[in-house]
Amino acid sequence: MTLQAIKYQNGDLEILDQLLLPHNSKYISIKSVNDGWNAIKTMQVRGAPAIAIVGCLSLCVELKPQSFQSKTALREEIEAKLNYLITSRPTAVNMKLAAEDLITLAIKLETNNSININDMKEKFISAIEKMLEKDIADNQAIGDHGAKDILRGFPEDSKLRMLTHCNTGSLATAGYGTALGVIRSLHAANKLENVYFTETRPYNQGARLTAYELIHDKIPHTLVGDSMVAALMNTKSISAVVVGADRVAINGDTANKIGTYQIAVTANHHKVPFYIAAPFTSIDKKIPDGTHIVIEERPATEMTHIGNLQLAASGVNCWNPAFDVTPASLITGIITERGVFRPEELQNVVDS
Ligand SMILES: CSC[C@H]1O[C@H](OP(=O)(O)O)[C@H](O)[C@@H]1O
Repeated sequence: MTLQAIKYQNGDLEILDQLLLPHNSKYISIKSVNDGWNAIKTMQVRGAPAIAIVGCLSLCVELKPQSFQSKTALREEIEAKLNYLITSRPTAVNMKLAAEDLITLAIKLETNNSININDMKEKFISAIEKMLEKDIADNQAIGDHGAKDILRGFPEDSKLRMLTHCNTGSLATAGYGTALGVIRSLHAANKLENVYFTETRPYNQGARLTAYELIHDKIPHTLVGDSMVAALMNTKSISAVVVGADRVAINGDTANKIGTYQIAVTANHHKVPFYIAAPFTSIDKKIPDGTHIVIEERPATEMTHIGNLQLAASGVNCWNPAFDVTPASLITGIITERGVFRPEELQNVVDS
């Protein structure tokens, strides 16, 4: 049984509280859009695809028992709630793109005179519920495309030593994962010697979440400190790096967890292929390059403390950007559910 960050059944939504992992595995109920917004803001649920799915499903939970005076009233409520959910975290684009698509759908249903208000609500909720299965299918395609493309650079009988950063697995998506999906596909094909993964300070997505997933799936692994990446590449002959994405600009510049950029620079220095793994729901075709991506800054307490344990001296000044931008020039390939593309190919692929 694979790990499930999100449990949804006919209007009931629960999420695994990722702030408590790996020591406690506790599901919490999401009963409203406010609950969804708070769970995303506090990072009880995180990961670009999972943020969009939980945000949208929290709207399903809220809409299901409600009745509305008119289709216009229903569309207005949908629009207001989705625009509120977008404000929970600014860097990942998935929630924004899902909101745009769903508002377009709501307007289409509102103006379709052949369907009544109950049909409109049912069709709208069903469209959101389909996001779960689609994300899992996309991730399995990403995993297989990525494994195949990375292996092309190695002899037939190779087993790879991979490096990844942060958490991009079943705890960041509806299941299987993006970059960790590529690792899972390599492992399933018996082509993975080992995956090295970083702690990913300060939220420790690697040490807490990726470790939890790799141990659960019995995938060969080694945890390393964020500051060890250059020494690792210099001594362990890393085959390739694969990481996730929160927002990919149309030129291929990519925002991902803080620390990704310096891994890309180090990989470039050591001539290690560097891949981004992300579904098309993470590609923002409206922004030309990475300079337009808003980088979320998180509270200093997330650096100075681990849970309730204070690490840093009281009164210390902090800078805590949650993401950085890796320029397309450092990216070998962008692994998507439709295939693997060089950054410069993205514009044509997105438009096709
Ligand atoms: C497939 S998850 C993508 C992305 O989201 C994570 O950020 P966070 O844990 O702050 O939500 C990380 O950047 C992953 O690479």
